[in-house]
Amino acid sequence: MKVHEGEGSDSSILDAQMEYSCDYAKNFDCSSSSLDSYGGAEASVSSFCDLQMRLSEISATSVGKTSEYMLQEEIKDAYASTCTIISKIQPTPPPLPIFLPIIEVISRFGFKEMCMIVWFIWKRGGRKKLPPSPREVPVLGNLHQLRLLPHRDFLVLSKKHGPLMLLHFGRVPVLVVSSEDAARAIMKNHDLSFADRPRYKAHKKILYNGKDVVFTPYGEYWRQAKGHFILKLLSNKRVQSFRPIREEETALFVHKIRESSGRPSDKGKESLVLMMEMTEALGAISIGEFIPWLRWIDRINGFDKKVDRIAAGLDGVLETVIRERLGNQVESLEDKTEVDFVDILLQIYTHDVSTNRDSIKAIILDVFGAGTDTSAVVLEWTLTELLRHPKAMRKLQEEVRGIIGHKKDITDDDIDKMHYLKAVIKESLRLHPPFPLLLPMVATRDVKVKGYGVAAGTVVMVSFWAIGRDPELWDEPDKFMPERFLNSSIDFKGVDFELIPFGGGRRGCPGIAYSMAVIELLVANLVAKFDWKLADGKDLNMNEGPGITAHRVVPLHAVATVVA
Ligand code: HEM
Repeated sequence: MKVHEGEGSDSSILDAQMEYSCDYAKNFDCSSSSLDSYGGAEASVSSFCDLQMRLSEISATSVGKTSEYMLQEEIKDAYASTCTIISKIQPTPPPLPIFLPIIEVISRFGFKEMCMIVWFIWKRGGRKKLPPSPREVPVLGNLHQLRLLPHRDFLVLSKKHGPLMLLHFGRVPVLVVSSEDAARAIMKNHDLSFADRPRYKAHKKILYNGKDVVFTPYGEYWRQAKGHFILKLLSNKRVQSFRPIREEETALFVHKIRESSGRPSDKGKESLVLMMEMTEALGAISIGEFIPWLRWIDRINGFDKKVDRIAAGLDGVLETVIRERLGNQVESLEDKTEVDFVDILLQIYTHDVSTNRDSIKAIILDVFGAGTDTSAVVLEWTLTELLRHPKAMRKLQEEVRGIIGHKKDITDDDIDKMHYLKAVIKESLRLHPPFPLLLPMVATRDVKVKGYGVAAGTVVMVSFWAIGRDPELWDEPDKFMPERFLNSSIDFKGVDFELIPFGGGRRGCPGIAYSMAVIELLVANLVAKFDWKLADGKDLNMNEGPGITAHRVVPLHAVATVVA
C-alpha cells in the first residue's frame, strides 16, 4: 500500500480505523457479543484494511492512467464490498447516490479525504439512527395504543420495543424512557438538552400562560421563579420553620380522624374538587394538541370548555385568598408568628417589582398541585400497602410506638430514628410514584442518546413506573417489601436513577425535604395513634385513576380505631 508522505503511516491509519470502528460500535451500543454476531470485531477491521488497500491502490495508481469512467467503475466495486462490510455493522448502508460525491473526491484528492467523508457520513448515520418504534397508523401515530393510563401502556410496549422507544402522538415525536441507565443519560448526561417542557393548551390556560415553575419553558423566567422555590419557600431553614404548622395540621388531621367528623366546608370542598380537576386536565392527552387540524374535537368533546371553567374557578379562589391576605399583610415576615407559603409569596409580590400577580397565583397552584396533591397520593398508597401487608404494618407500629413511648407528640428527632418508616415510604414511592411518568421534557436540540438520534422538539417521558418495577433492578419488583431499603444506600434525591420519584437534573423537584417532613410525620402519627382495617374487608382495587398524579381509582376506605 502506498502512503503519501505526511498522510500518516499504515499503522496510524489502521489505528484510526480501529478507533473509528470501536467508536462506531460504541455509538450503536454494540457490545462485543453483538459485534461477534456480525462476524467479530477483528474480521471487520481486517476487511476494512483490505478495503483501504484496494481503495488507496486505486487512488494512487489510477489517477491520470485510467479513464475517469473506469476509475468510477472500480470504486463502485469497492463501494459494493464496503457496503457488505458496513451492513454487518450498520443495518442500512448509505445509498449509492450519497457515495457518488465521495468517488468524485477520491478521484480528485485521494484516500485521506475519502476517509474523512466516510467518517462524516457514518457519524451522521449514527445520529439519525432512531430508537425502535411500535407500528404507527396514519394521522394518529401511536395514539390508538394508549388508553386512560399511559404509564401502564408504555410498560407493555417497552417490554417489546426496548427502554428507549420512539412513539408518535399525531405528528409529535415522543421518546419513552424505561430504564435506569437511559434515564441517567437523559436527566444527568444531557440534562441541559432536555430542560424544556412542552407547552400544552391546558397548562397555558390554567397556569397563567406558563407563569408557574413546573411547566414553564426553560429560560430566565424559570431560573428566577425556581430560585424563589429553592431559596425562599423550600430552603432547609424554611422547612424547619414550617414545623409548628406541620405539627398543628397533623394534630388537626389526627383529631378529625378521632372524631370521625372530618368533613371539609363547602368552600374547601369546592377548591378541592377544582384541584382534582386541575391535575386531571393537566395530565390529559388532548387530541388537538398533537393533531392540530383535529383541534375542533377538543371543542366538541367539551375539553376546552372544561379547561376554561377550571382556570376561571381556580382564579376566583386565588383572588379571594390574595385579597384577604393582602388586607392583613404585615410589613415584614419577622412580625408574624406563623408564616406559610402564601405569606412568603405575597412578600415577594409586594417587594419584587419583576413579579406580577399572575406569577404569584401560578406559583401558588404549583405549591398546591405539585406539593399538596402529591403528598396526599403518597399517604393514600402507603396506607393501602400497609393494610394489604399486616406484617409490615405491625413492624412499623412497633417501631414508631417503641420510639415515642408515652409521649403525645412525635418530634423530628424521633422521626430520624424511624428507619423502617423511611423504608416503608421509599417502597411506597417505588411502587406508586405520584408522577408515574415524572413530568414531560422536551429536547431543545438534536441529541444522541445511547446511540440513538433524538431530534429537537421530541417530547421525553421518563417512566419511573417502569424503572421502579424493573426486574433487572429489583428482586420481586411487584412485591411490597420495605426491607429491601433497610440496608441500602439507595435514596430518592436524584442521584440513584433506580429511584427517581422526584425526578432529577436541573428540572428535578425542589420539594423533597418539605414533602418528606410532612409525609413522615403524618404516617408516623397515623400508625402510632390508630389501628387500621379495611372498611369492607375486601381485597383492594389497586388501579390508579387518570390524571397527571396517580391517585387510587377507588378512594381508600379504611376504619381507624383509637389506640388506648
Ligand atoms: C411526594 C411529593 C412530591 C413528589 C413525588 C414530587 C415529584 C416531582 C417530580 C417527579 C417533578 C418533575 C421532576 C423532573 O422533571 O425531573 C417535580 C417537579 C417539581 N416539584 Fe415536586 N414533588 C413532590 C412534592 C413537591 C412539593 C412539596 C413542592 C413544593 C411545595 C414541589 C414543587 C415542585 C416544583 C416547583 C417542580 C418543578 C421543578 C422544575 O420544573 O424545575 N414538589 N416534582
